[in-house]
Amino acid sequence: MSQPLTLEEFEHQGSARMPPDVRDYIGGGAGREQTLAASRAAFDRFALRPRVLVDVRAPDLSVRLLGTSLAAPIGVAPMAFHRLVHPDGEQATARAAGAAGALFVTSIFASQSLEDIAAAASGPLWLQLYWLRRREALADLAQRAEAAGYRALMLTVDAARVARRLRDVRNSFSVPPHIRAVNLDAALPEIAAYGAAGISAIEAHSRDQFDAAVTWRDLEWLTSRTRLPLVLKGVLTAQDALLAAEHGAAAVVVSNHGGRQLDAAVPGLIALPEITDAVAHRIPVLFDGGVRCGADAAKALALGARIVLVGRPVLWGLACAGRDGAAAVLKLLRDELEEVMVLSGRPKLADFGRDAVVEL
Ligand SMILES: Cc1cc2nc3c(=O)[nH]c(=O)nc-3n(C[C@H](O)[C@H](O)[C@H](O)COP(=O)(O)O)c2cc1C
Ligand SMILES: CC(C)CC(=O)C(=O)O
Repeated sequence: MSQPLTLEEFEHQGSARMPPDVRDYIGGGAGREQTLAASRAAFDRFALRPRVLVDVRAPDLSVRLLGTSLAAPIGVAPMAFHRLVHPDGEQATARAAGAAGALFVTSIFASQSLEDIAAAASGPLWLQLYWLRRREALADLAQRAEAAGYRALMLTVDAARVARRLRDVRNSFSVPPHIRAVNLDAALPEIAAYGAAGISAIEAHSRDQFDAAVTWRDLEWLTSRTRLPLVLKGVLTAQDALLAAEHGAAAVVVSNHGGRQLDAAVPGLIALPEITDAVAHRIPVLFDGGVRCGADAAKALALGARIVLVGRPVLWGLACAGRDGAAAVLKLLRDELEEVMVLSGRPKLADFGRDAVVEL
């Protein structure tokens, strides 16, 4: 098979290696998948505005975020169970992120221990959490993360429970018993224990285990139990971004969870300007959802994102060739962004302001 030249080619090759139900779980979205499609389409609503006769010999992709230096404004979004697509799992992905100078965000549903992931990683790590009804487990995880060298916690706030994802319902999708959320072992029943015909075990598990009563007032409970900065993922309105800043969030991630939670929710790229207008002068704004090439990343940066996170493409690369495949995906995205910077006469990330894009 030829070396993929685009992230879409990685999708083609990586997805072909997955069992059909895993391919559906990873590729799919919530409900009628309107948000999944609209979030990709939103990138076509913007075009880049190139400047000319600029010295672009030394494009600089480096960025600082919450005290951490990254070689590129790219991170791996938190995703559950990397061992679904490759036995080397999160350790391989974390190594790939380090090689690319990208941030790696470990999911609370990682299939390897956060300590083992940290031991393998060569770059900065954050830990993502869902608010579990057994909230003491969150304080334990926060302490373990701190001890293992993680630099921030990312609380996902768009999932009072996991959405009804029709592909997973049709497949009666469950996580195979040999792949487990090892970091939660002692705290929660396995997702596999919820497996039954005609339902998604992940959805059923979340209805039982996620805390649907959590509000802004509860955030202090978590922040008082850790020294790590708290980042809120899944913000889609200026109002909530302001509330996040007021409640001490260190950053927000503009995200609709890759179209996997509220279907018909606004595409992240459309929500991004109102959010950066509201809070980017106070806290960094991150972005994820549908980034598939360097130009997509550049558009999100122009609309105010400090860095972009990528989800599914990293799993396509991991499925293709483990660490090397995930690293190739991140390098391709980084190299494409560098080319955009050179050819659009914007050699610094600071050159990507609103004037770098035009709405069509
Ligand atoms: C297979 C899969 C698992 C995911 N697991 C999590 C998770 O455990 N926690 C979380 O906050 N987001 C999770 N997400 C959402 C991603 O963090 C991210 O928001 C989304 O995938 C970004 O969109 P993209 O895949 O189009 O790049 C998951 C996404 C996928 C595809
Ligand atoms: C285990 C799930 C809750 C992970 C997730 O967030 C997702 O599949 O989108």
